[in-house]
Amino acid sequence: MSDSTTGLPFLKGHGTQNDFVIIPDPEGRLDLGPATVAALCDRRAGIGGDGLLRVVRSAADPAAAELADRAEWFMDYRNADGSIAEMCGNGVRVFARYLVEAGLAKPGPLAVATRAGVRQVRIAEDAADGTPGEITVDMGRALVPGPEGVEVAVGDRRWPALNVNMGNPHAVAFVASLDDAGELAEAPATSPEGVYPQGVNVEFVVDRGPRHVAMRVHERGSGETLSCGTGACAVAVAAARRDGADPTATGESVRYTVDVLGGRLVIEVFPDGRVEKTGPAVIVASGTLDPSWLSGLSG
Ligand SMILES: N[C@@H](CCC[C@H](N)C(=O)O)C(=O)O
Repeated sequence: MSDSTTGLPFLKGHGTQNDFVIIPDPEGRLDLGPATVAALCDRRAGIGGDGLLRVVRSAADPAAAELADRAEWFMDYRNADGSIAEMCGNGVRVFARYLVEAGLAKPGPLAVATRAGVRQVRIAEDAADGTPGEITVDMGRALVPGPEGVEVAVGDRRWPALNVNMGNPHAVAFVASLDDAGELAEAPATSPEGVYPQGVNVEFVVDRGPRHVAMRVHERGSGETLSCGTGACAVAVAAARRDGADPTATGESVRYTVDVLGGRLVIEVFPDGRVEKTGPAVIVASGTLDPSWLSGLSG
């Protein structure tokens, strides 16, 4: 990476305990390769995180330059293994929280560029007691591209699943118990072969009550995490279809509470297929990376 002789500032944040290393790079001077990202996200030898958010002006990054007239800031998201993903629903709230705390944005509406396009974010004011306001994100339109007959499997157990795309790919399976998926030490298998050529995030879902579900997730590139924002949206879309409440068919929007292992998200699905997600985002620490450690990293 380019900045190996001076300490590099970083922050740590989470959204429903989906946690991220945040690297401010407003002018786009850093070249974070996969090995460097993986080292930063390593929970023992690095800072630790499910992923990394590089905060860069859209105009300063070729991946987002064409969005610069619609969104000043680009969320350059990477998974813990260093791979690139199109979108991170919890990450975009944490990204917005960072911008506000750094004085780079104000509470209220904010447009954020991502690899899945521009996402409109609303940051609520903090409460009088200082509790940070929740953050709502327009996650764009959910796609349910098929095919029929998708299945996910863990060991010798298999479940039918719905293929939902929230900018990134998901397979949503309803199960009898969240324990059914076992330890989720490895990525669940999916079929038919080739349905997810770029890999997939897999959600296991149980009912908690009317329009209320709970989920576990195995994330592509990060393993099991305590929350996945795009995953919670995919789950709400799948639950609405299963419940005969698909807003694209009924014309009525529907709201689901989705419990994740690290907290709670509220998801609203609209008749045009758009999905909004509301939840918390917290910055927990900031510091400087040791220059000698940084310069020892390759790639
Ligand atoms: N945790 C994220 C999703 C991050 C990307 C995912 N692992 C992928 O590879 O698609 C979220 O909150 O949405």
